[in-house]
Amino acid sequence: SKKAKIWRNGSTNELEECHQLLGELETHQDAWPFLQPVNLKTVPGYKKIVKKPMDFSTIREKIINKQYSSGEGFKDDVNLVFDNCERFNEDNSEIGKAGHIMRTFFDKRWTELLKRW
Ligand SMILES: CO[C@H](O)CCc1ccc(O)cc1
Repeated sequence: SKKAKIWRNGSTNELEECHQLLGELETHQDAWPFLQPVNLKTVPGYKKIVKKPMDFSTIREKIINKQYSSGEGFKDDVNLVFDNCERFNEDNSEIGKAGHIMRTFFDKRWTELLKRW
């Protein structure tokens, strides 16, 4: 995988490391509910219930289009994916369980990154 760039002042390139972490989220076996936007035309109630839809492909576009000024904005969108999931799905449903597993995975990796910045 791509090594994070280390800038002259020793700091890592936060957004480069977010891009790497996004790759880990996308390839996780339980990522399948979160890879693409929820279809607002075919999932009853979703458009009304979930005010700010978010998914991993949209986060990838935002990184590529430089719409995050720091890791904070990236972290907030990843958490939005999991918060939306909890709002719409029962905890013990297949998708609800996937959301909890993915959030635990992300929280651990995010904590590890924060220790290095
Ligand atoms: C991240 O997935 C969304 O929470 C939608 C979940 C969902 C979609 C279709 C269904 O029939 C039920 C749940």
